[in-house]
Amino acid sequence: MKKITVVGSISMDLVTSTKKIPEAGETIVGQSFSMVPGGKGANQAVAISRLSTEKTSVTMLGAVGDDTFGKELILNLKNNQIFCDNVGTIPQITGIAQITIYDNDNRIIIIPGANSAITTETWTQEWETIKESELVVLQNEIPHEVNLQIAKFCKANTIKVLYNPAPARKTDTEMLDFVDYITPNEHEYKDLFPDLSLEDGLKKYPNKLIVTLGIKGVALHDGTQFQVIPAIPAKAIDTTGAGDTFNGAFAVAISKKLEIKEAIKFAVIASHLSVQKFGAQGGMPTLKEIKGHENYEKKWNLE
Ligand SMILES: Nc1ncnc2c1ncn2[C@@H]1O[C@H](COP(=O)(O)OP(=O)(O)OP(=O)(O)O)[C@@H](O)[C@H]1O
Ligand SMILES: [K+]
Repeated sequence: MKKITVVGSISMDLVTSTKKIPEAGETIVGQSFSMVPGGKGANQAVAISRLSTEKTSVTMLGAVGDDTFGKELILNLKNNQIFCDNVGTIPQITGIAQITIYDNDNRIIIIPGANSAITTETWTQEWETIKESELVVLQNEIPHEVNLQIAKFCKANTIKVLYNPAPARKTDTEMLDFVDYITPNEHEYKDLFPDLSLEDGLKKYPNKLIVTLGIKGVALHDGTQFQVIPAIPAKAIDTTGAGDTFNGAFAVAISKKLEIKEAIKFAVIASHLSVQKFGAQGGMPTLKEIKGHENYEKKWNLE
């Protein structure tokens, strides 16, 4: 069976909320603390799995550290029906994101740990997995060299690549020739193409560059014209994971052979549903939930 493979980060989000930010040398008592599985790679794999009809049709490649977070995160992937036998455990710490919620805003410190130690040097089965994939999904929380190698391999083997250049890196443009879809948000777009207006950049990469604009929707050039596919307004509770949900849903729709604009519309419904629930993975909808939405189109036939 053809599958989607996600190669990317697997991290634990350590979320603290506080009414005060301590000064240097000060200790304060905060409001609450929780640990939630995260990492853009793992998040997108979960988004894909929730929308898949077959079990373990998504494979995760990446690495965790030899610690308790690593074990928990692998368990979380398995609980989400993600095939993760080839996720490596390496003598490192597992990646973490320390998130402080203060005054309705996030302050985030990321320690990439094992995510930044991923190397393809030891890969054998991993290349086979990629070779058997229909679509490979990449983000920017693992080393650029790894992404580039994978993208080149996929190009040589005519495997489609969806590349979500988040967070932005200076080297991102090196990926452009080797990927089929690239999905920056507005800010990442500006980092990618500082000298090009949105319309000009999209025109240069028709049906390939897809820019998510938050509540304003999603922009692309379809070869004929510039278009914005509107977002669906929602009573947003927590927009964390909107982008990951968008990418995961888009990947599923593309792998089911939906035309690009239809795939975007499907992903817009998914991300609209995701912002109405807490957490990145916590808010990711199932296929059933999307099918229950009034904007779902029967012709999509995503079974
Ligand atoms: N408040 C919202 N209401 C409805 N839909 C939203 C909202 N925010 C985001 N979306 C949907 O999610 C898509 C992706 O959002 P956005 O462009 O903010 O990505 P992002 O910056 O990668 O997200 P994040 O980093 O928060 O996960 C948007 O194109 C839109 O369709
Ligand atoms: K959410």
